[in-house]
Amino acid sequence: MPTNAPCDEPVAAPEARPEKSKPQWLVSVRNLAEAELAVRFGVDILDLKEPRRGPLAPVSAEVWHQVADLVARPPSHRDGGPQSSAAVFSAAQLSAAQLSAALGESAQAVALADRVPPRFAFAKAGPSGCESESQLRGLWDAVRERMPAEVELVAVAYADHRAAGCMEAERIMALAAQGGFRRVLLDTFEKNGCSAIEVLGQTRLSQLGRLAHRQHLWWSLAGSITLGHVQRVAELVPERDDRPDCYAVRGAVCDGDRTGALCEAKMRQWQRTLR
Ligand SMILES: O=C[C@H](O)COP(=O)(O)O
Repeated sequence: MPTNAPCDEPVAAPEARPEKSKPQWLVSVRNLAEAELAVRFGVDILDLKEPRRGPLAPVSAEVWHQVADLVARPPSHRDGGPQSSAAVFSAAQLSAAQLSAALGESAQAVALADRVPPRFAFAKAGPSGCESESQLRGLWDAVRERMPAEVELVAVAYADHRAAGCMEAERIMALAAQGGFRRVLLDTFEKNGCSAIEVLGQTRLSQLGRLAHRQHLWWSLAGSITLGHVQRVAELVPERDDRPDCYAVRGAVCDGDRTGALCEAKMRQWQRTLR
């Protein structure tokens, strides 16, 4: 496991900011039925991803369009009404949910970028294989060039960066800030049950939160995050301003591991904590 590393990148001078508001909740879903279920529980961000194929594996463009259509035009506004028994939600819940597309890693992300529907708020490209700053900048530029202007690219950093063959999270975060990013996702490349918090350790997690805060980056914590982690956040990241702006989950809200189906009972527990 990596040892705690110092934050040696230059950071902008801290400025007074309003107190951090309630964290957002992102849930990764693989199809329209799961998207409908997640909306019913009031998630802030619907992240389209195929969990069986890796940390950021894309679903088909067809599913992207189905979910974009769901959010743009609620089932009650379409012929035939809701498509499933899970589709009992308000137009307000739908319009509040932002869409995010996982584009896969490096070259795959570049190849898919121009297919992301403009209705999506965010897209993420995995940095695996980008071992230098110029390689990562090249990836980001290539994806941004091809993606619809409406879609914001979110930088991704992996806690287990060696497994992904990419730079460590601190460098990616600093580079993202320099590159004009507004958002960073901290995740694990390997999905073996070891959380990003275990990989990084509490000290480094807090340092990353501090780095994000000072760079005015919204940051989302993912990587086998559990409800217990969220409930202990004050202990894990003592400074309120350095805590995650969003918790991003898949495995913790599924039956079995992250490849299983979304579990309503677990979604309800998370909803009670985060909503
Ligand atoms: O973007 C978030 C990930 O899908 C989180 O997945 P995980 O909770 O199974 O690590």
